[in-house]
Formats: sequence, C-alpha cells, structure tokens
Amino acid sequence: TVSLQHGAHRSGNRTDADMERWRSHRLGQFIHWGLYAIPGGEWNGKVYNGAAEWIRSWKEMPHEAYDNLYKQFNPAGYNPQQWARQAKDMGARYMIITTKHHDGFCLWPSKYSKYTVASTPWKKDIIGPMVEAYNKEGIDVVLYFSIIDWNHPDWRTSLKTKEDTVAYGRFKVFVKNQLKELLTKYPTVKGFWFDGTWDESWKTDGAFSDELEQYLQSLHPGLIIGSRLRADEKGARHFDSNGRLMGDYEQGWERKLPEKIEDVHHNDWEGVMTIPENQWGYHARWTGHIKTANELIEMLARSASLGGNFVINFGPKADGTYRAEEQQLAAQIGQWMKTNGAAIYGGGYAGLEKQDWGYYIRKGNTDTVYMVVCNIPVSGYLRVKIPPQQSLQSATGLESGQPIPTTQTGRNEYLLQLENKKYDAPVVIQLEVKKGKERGEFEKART
Ligand SMILES: C[C@@H]1N[C@@H](c2nc3ccccc3[nH]2)[C@H](O)[C@@H]1O
Repeated sequence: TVSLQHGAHRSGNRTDADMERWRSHRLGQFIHWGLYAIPGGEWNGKVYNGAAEWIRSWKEMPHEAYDNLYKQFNPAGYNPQQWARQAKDMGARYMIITTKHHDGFCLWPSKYSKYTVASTPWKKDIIGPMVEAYNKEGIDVVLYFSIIDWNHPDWRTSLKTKEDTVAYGRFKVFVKNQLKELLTKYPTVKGFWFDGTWDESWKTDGAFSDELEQYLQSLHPGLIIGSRLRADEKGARHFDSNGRLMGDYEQGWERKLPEKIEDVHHNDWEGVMTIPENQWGYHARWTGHIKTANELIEMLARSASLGGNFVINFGPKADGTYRAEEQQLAAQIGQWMKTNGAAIYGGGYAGLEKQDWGYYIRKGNTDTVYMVVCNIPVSGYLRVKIPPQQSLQSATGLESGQPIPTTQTGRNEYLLQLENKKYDAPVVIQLEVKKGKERGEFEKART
C-alpha cells in the first residue's frame, strides 16, 4: 500500500442511524430540473441527440442563447406538493434534486451568484418548498450539486497558468460557500450527491475535496456523501490508490448496475437510472428504448439483492409538470410496491446462490428471505438451494398469503411450484430460512 493523507479514512460500511436509514430506503427518485428543460433537447428546429441537460455544449446552441434562457424560467405548473405525492405513491423513500447542474444555474436564491431563480420571472426559491413538501410526505431529500460550473468565470477544467490557479482558488471558496449556504437554508437534507468531478482541476486537488467533505460533515453530522466527490492526492477517484472506497457508498453506477456481489465487494452503493437510454433533463423527443415498469422493478430487485439503492430519474418539463410516460411509470411502480414493498424496503444481500428465476433479498439480519421471481420458468418449478447447516422452514406467496407447494430434492435443495397462471409483473415469495440443523417441515424424515 502507499501512504495517503487524502485517501479513505474509514473502511467498512457506516453503521450509524443516518446510514442505516439511507440503506433501508432502497428506492429513490432523481429529479433533473433546470433551464435545459426550456429547449427540451431542441433548438432552432434542430434536435439535439445528446443528453438534454448538456444542450449548452451542442454546437447548434449558442452559449449566449442558453445563458439567457433564465429570462424565460417561469414554471406556472410547478406544484411541489403534487410532485411529493407522486413520489410517495411510487414508493420512493428519498429524492435527489439538482440544485445546480453543470450549467451553473441555481434553483435556490444563492447570495453567491446572480445566475439563480431570483433573477428569473419566477423569482421565488424552488428548492425550499420542494424539500418541505417531500419531507411532509416522509421522503428524505438529498441535494445534487455539480462541481463543474460552466457559468462561473473562475471555473476551470484544467489549471494551465498561474492565473488559472488563482481563479480556481476563488472558485473553490465559492463552492464551499454555496454548500454551506445549502445546509444552512435546508437543514433537513440528508446528503449531497456530487457530480462533475472528473476534470483535472478537481482531480489534482485531493486535499481540498477531502477537507471539503470533512467540513460538510462538521457542519451537518451524519450527512451522506458518495464516492464521486473525492480524489486522493494521486488523482484516484471513488477508490483511493490503495483500492479503498472513499465516501459513504459507491456512487459510480450511473445507467448501469452490478451483476454480482463481487462487483460491489459488499460495500454500500447506489445505482441511478434514466427511463430512456440517456436523458436526465427533459427532452421533448425520447428516442431508443424506454424502460417499462417491469424492467425498472427488476432493476430495483437486483439492486436490493446486491445491497444497493436504486434511483429512478424524472425530468420535469419547463412548466413544472411531468410528461405522461413518467406519470404512468411512477403509478405502475407504486402499484407493485404497495403489494411487494416489504421485499424491497430494508432488504439486502441474502447470501444464497443466485438462480435464473430472479433475485433473493434478505430482510435485514432476519431469517426472512424474499424471492423476486422475474423469469417465470416454463416448467413452473423454482429451484432453491439453501446453504449447508441451514434449512427451509416455509415458503409463502407474499401477495396470495398461500403456502407455495415445495418438495425437497436434495440435502439442501428444494423445488417450489408456481401456480400455473399468467404473471404480468414480478411475483414475490417469502421464505423463512433457519440457521442450525433443526428439521424444517419439508425435511423428509431421514431413515
Ligand atoms: C447524473 C448524471 N451525471 C451527468 C453526467 N455528465 C456526464 C458526462 C460524461 C459522462 C457521464 C456523465 N454524466 C448527467 O448530466 C446527469 O446529471
């Protein structure tokens, strides 16, 4: 190992109450909302093929045109209580909101910038009412904050000259001031979700990102900050130069998910997912594959089965309303969560051998293990293998409440028989798996 001043300061998962609460959420909602929703991926009759929130970087969008969009920001349909209700109905336990994306536009009236909602026809704070409405629904709020800030004159992607270094020094003070301001104005928030930390300018100052994280924790003990904030003094990100995770959870799973527990090394982690292939902010024309509720539910089950949280992204329109596809998906997912949420909330890695039919999720440290069956077998039989020294005590349909016909086919192997019917969503079975050798009801009496 190399000796590091600004690498990971802790190994192993946090076990404090704030982290336990975050870990038990399992399902979150991401909201990308800002000036980019005004063009919505189009400009001058042309369609931008990139991610809508990056339209300022498109050669067909003059910077001056983008930077004046704030004069049109006036979301008459913005109703944070409605947004929070919809998130509640979806079953989201926390929400991540873009306070400032790469364009530098602040959805709160920051006193450190002119480029905020205060300068728009809307004038009012967007973030405060949103935090209040979500908290009122019992949903925790995490603030997304981009370090990249295309609007700030002192931001640099790399430091080539002395002037760059002096300017970027001012920029880091600005960043620290804005983050303190956010914690002061919105003290109920549970964490920061940092983004835009891949530039040389940031990567080469591991000391600052380390001190910043410690500063924020001192202001707001228990704050949850993922691995995307920091770099160590050698420029390593997420994992320091000794391969140890920096931050409270692995925050690299963006539009992709781990396959097996080795991919996440039993760390806490979070996957963030777009509904279309790659649109975070509102884009008027979604192209490519739009994920269905069942696909998103399967991703959620996979995430919980590997001990991670799954966050589904929504991109509200410039007027503050949601597009129909997003409203429908939120309702469909919520429908499933109403019946099956017990298998997801507070769930984690079960330690059973993965089978083709889907995912095992263990409820905390109990004997209860849920099966989320996403691939219904033509045979109707679900194979379950229990670790040695453990035994299957019962198998019950979560929605039906009925026992699942089960036969033992080997020392620690069972076949569960699914009812022969059409399933139009993943089906959940609740297992009670006992440690120790007492015979389960399925153990055939050994002669
Ligand atoms: C959570 C997501 N992170 C931002 C982002 N920008 C990227 C540039 C290059 C590669 C990946 C990126 N993700 C996206 O704009 C969105 O906010």
